Amino acid sequence: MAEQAKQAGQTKLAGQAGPGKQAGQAEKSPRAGQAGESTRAEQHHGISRRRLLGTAGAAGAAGLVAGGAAGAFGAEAVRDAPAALAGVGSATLPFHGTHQAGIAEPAQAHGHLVAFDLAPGADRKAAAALLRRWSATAAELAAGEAPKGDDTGIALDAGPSSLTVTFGFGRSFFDRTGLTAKRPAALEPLPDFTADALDRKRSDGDLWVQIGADDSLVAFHALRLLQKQAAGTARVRWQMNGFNRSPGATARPLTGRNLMGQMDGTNNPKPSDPDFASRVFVPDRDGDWMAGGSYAVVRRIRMLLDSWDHLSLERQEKVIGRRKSDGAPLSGGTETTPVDLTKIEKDGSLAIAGDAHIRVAAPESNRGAAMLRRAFSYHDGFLDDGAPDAGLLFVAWQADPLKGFVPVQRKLDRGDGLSRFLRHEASGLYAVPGGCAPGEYVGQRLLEG
Ligand SMILES: C=CC1=C(C)c2cc3[nH]c(cc4nc(cc5[nH]c(cc1n2)c(C)c5CCC(=O)O)C(CCC(=O)O)=C4C)c(C)c3C=C
Ligand SMILES: [Fe+2]
Repeated sequence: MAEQAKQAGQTKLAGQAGPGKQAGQAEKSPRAGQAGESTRAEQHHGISRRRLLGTAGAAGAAGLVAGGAAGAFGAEAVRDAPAALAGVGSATLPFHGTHQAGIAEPAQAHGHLVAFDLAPGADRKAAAALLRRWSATAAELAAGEAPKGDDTGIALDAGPSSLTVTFGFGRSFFDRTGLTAKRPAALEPLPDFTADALDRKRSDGDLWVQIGADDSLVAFHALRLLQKQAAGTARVRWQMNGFNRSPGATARPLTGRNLMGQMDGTNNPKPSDPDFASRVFVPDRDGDWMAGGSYAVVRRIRMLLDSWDHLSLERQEKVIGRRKSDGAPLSGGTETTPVDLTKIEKDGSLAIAGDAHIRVAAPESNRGAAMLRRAFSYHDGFLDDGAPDAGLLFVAWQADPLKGFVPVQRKLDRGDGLSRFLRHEASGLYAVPGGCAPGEYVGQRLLEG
């Protein structure tokens, strides 16, 4: 009976989306509170988490009733019953706002990073039309609405699943569209680092899109629609696919782990920090078209996992400066205890080694330089020597890369114990404009200003 009720509930969920809508459209994201974006989501939808859970609970109860009804009256009765999605599918992060979505919210379980080059002859007007099409589609998908004319069916039955789509411009975009005079100084090419083994074909690009969702079909659907809409104007230059832990996979919300097994993201700037906005977002100065925007540094960093896995747990923890089990700093306390870089052990050694990753990367070691890291793991199979082609799609967000990624990576390049286990294989730097209001499109101030 329990199994029957579960199946009936699923049928009901599948049948819930009305015409022009995908399932579970209007609920707020359960992720939003984690990243301080709850106000954004709540203002937009005015729906509380309690309501979300209440709806899901009611759906469960309705499923039980419907299960009984299916036995008595057949499948039609089940299909017509009102339905609601479970939390993950129904979670919505609004596309419109001061900042683009996909920066301050926690990274989703599935991610696509994709760069496009403009087609020969595609000018500023064509680029503006593309950004207008893309923004409209991203807004519809993020709200759980099916874009007109989309007959792919890829994400039918699923809710928006915290979908975010974030758009950025590479340095080359400005020359190709006659906008060189508007190119921000912050888009100067990144310096060369000794750990770089960059594949130029998988680096840079005129346009960059980051897609994240907690459902893989929802994420792919967005990717496919944007790629189809680019036809004639822009071609995919490179694409990378990543993942994180699925929401609900752990007994309570925890910091995610990377493929080396470490908790990764603990000491990120938090949206509740007083200096979060000034570190991550470009200030509104003199009508700058980048106001409210951010700069994304994207690095495909392969992990030399075979070498890493040979290290003892103690050595691995020393390389990072934190305990693997719970992310606590080796200077003591729990995961969230502030790191004490000055602590000396009884034997006279530093509790956090001189070349420990968290010492070398810390703002205290880099004149306050900080960035928001929002990464996805990747695994693209195994290389000829049997080693995993796996690592981190590192995405760092900052108001100015010269006060974020660049000084920190310079320092890591010289003295980080972790760098022996990493290869930077691809790189990009993108100007990601602020968000837009309904009826507008991302980048409008640049393209029409
Ligand atoms: C240039 C910036 C950074 C790169 C590149 C980078 C790569 C990288 N990092 C890890 C794993 C961890 N990093 C951690 C902390 C941390 N990393 C950076 C910067 C870069 N990391 C910063 C600024 C910090 C925070 C330092 C601090 O203030 O304490 C941690 C510890 C947990 C955490 O705070 O997130 C881990 C683990 C990998 C595996 C990696 C490349 C693949
Ligand atoms: Fe790091």
